[in-house]
Amino acid sequence: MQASAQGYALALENITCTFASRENRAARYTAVKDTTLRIAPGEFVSVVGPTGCGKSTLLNVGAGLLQPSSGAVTVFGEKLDGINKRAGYMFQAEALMPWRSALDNVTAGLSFRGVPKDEARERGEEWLKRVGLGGFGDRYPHQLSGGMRKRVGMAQTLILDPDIILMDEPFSALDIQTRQLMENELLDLWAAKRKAVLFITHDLDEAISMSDRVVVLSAGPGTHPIGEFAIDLPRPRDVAEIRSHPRFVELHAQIWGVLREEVLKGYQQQLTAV
Ligand SMILES: Nc1ncnc2c1ncn2[C@@H]1O[C@H](COP(=O)(O)OP(=O)(O)OP(=O)(O)O)[C@@H](O)[C@H]1O
Repeated sequence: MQASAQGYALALENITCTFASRENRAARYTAVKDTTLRIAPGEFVSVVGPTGCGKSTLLNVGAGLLQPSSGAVTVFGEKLDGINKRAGYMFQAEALMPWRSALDNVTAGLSFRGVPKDEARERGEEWLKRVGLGGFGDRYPHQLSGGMRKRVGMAQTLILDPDIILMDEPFSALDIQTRQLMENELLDLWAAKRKAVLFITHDLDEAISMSDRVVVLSAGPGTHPIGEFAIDLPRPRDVAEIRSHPRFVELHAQIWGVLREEVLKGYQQQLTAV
């Protein structure tokens, strides 16, 4: 392991991911190339980049769900081998089990870990309250709104108290108001526990308003970081209000200056791939 990876909650070191090309199975496609991404304990880092550039690929590598073609992953200084057990995930698609009530969804991970039923129930109810769903524990996912289901998903992830939280566009399916409420809730929960967060998003406003640091990825193939920005905005933040802060506007212009061309490249690639 590289000494430089020490002291980080999650360190992706010189990661390259090559896949069999979807168009021509004999050809190879290098989605991510020589990418290093490190997240300190308690740090909130967002990764932005054009569509299809390799954001989810990197997150999957950090989760231990995808083995990189080369490079190494360390978790609190230890080489990751298999699934990242110190991480909790929240993906764009919902991971709720439709046949389980909200409470049973929230406590699923605890039950899986052998936590006694009564204790799991008590902790589950506490978490439902924390995400504003006290009293909704017996509802099934189809009886909840999209925003409520996301809250259940967030409680389901956070109840396990992971040291690292990996989020892949968790709120992108929500309307803007619900989305901002959820972003603020996530920030409150994060501020209380200060876990390391790797947050993947398309949305630069979302990235800036929530993060300590924003990493910009290039368009593929061979995606790699092309810019990194410390977000020196005051906390606590309200994600809607912070957008009118002069420093937010400044940071947005700076980052967009780097991201814009890559987004155009990514868009062109999508058009030619159709
Ligand atoms: N298992 C796989 N096999 C072949 N190609 C893959 C595989 N997984 C990802 N890719 C390709 O790697 C590239 C990066 O994909 P990835 O899903 O990581 O991008 P992304 O930035 O998360 O995309 P989006 O912004 O659309 O969510 C894409 O071109 C994708 O088609």
